[in-house]
Amino acid sequence: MTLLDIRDLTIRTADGRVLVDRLSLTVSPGERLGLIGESGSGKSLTTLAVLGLLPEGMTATGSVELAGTQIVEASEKQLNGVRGRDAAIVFQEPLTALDPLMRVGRQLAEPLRRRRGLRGTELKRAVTQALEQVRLPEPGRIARAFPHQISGGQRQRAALALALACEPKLLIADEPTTALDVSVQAEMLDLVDTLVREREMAVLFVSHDLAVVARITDRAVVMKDGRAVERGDVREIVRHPRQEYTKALVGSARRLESALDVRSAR
Ligand SMILES: Nc1ncnc2c1ncn2[C@@H]1O[C@H](COP(=O)(O)OP(=O)(O)OP(=O)(O)O)[C@@H](O)[C@H]1O
Repeated sequence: MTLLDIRDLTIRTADGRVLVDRLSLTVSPGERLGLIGESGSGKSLTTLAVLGLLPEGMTATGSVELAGTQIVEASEKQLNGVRGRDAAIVFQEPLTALDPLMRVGRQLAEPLRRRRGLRGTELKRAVTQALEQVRLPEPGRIARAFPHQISGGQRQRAALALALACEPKLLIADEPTTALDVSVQAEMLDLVDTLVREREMAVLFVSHDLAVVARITDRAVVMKDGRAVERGDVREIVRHPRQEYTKALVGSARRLESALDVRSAR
């Protein structure tokens, strides 16, 4: 069974410009797929289309089937049922998902209450656990804090906790480490890796950085100008890139060797 089945997805602006061009890809339950490409290649729009979150005025055609629901042309009601439960997204900038005016604990409580029906002390305990599972120290303090009162790395962990709160079948991570300091990036990647492994969750991991994708995923699709130009086993792509474009991505990949070392040591 396929969890995410994208077929011939085309995304256009209101004036008809094609930004994603007949893209097809699949993700099976528990599988990890990387989406690689330089800035502007259409990666983010593809992930937004999976949750029916395309910017106003843009249209998607083709088919995006997520856990049996057709997302293209789905109603807001259908989309609300899917978001969080079938797939959840972590963005590059955690404040895209976190409300800056609401305490972190309250934000986490909302999906736990709505989806898991938790109340009172049970709900409080679940919020603490959600913060602990993303290895946040002092979960009590973080729960009471507003997003601006914690560090960038802690905010991204809180956003990850929020995405995981409803135990989605698919975690979409769109450059989740790009905005973080290099030292914090590695910790964040390890955390995503561990958490999705423990939960046997599928991952669609988006990055312009092949080294990062190689560390997290098994298979990858390379995007250029809205199209898939290469795909396959991520290590094979790294070792034997076929297209000039992919060769350039491999050439610019940071920490490539160490990323592969980490994988082969597993
Ligand atoms: N709201 C929008 N209106 C018009 N064009 C847009 C909009 N959002 C994105 N685009 C254009 O769509 C194309 C694909 O953008 P997208 O954000 O998907 O790329 P990306 O590969 O994720 O790059 P990045 O890593 O920089 O986000 C780009 O040419 C971008 O300029």
